Amino acid sequence: MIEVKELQKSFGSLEVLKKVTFAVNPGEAVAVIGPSGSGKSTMLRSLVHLEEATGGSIIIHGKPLVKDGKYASAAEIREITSPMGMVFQHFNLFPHLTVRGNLELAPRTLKRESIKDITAKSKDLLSKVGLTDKGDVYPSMLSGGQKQRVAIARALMLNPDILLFDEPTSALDPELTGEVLRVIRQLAEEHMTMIIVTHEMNFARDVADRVIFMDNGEIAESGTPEQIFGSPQLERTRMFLSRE
Ligand SMILES: Nc1ncnc2c1ncn2[C@@H]1O[C@H](COP(=O)(O)OP(=O)(O)OP(=O)(O)O)[C@@H](O)[C@H]1O
Repeated sequence: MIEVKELQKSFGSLEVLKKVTFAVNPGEAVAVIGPSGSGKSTMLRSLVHLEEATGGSIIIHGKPLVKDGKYASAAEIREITSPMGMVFQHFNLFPHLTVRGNLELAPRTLKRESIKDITAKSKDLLSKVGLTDKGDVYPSMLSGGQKQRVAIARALMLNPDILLFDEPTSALDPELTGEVLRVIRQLAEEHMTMIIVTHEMNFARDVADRVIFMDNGEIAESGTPEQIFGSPQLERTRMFLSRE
């Protein structure tokens, strides 16, 4: 479903991704962990073309977004990235729109569904993330945890079959992370395909089918949570975890 081959990214002389290769299968929840600056966000952002790779390939549902460093056309990029939804650390909600307005903006603009269906779906998704009564309020009236749940509902409005999370709880006070992680856990139970960049080690251990440990622009280790968190052989991961 997602194949990343020898992905490279440099910012000037800084090599941030050094031939990163991995694949994500349908229904898998993959947690990406690793030290600050190891390239996790850059890798994730490359998948939806928020960063442009300097080499390698990204294939989504069999279609190359970039192949051996050569990008598809702008129209193809839009189509290839369209099955993916992204949730950001800082929510990125539109402050001038109500919660419902945030959810409905993209589907109303795309006009793929009727207004009636869009309205019904935003209601359903607000209920799914436990915010039934917040449709008419503005983001500034919400807590960080509520904002992030709105952001998740918004990402789901376009029926993505892959969800990407870039440190979804890093901007939250510790007491608000649980409500967001619960929603992501539920999506994992529903077998949504997800890549979750996170510093929440317990969450990665409990929810992910597979854990990728990035270090210094490379995939240093990758395996089941048991292998990554329980194996004494994985020296680099163990050193990282002991510092966390
Ligand atoms: N737009 C940019 N221009 C220059 N350097 C950048 C840019 N974006 C990221 N970097 C650098 O690339 C490296 C990897 O950053 P990235 O955000 O991918 O790491 P990360 O593993 O997600 O870190 P964190 O856990 O702190 O978010 C860092 O050294 C960062 O400073």
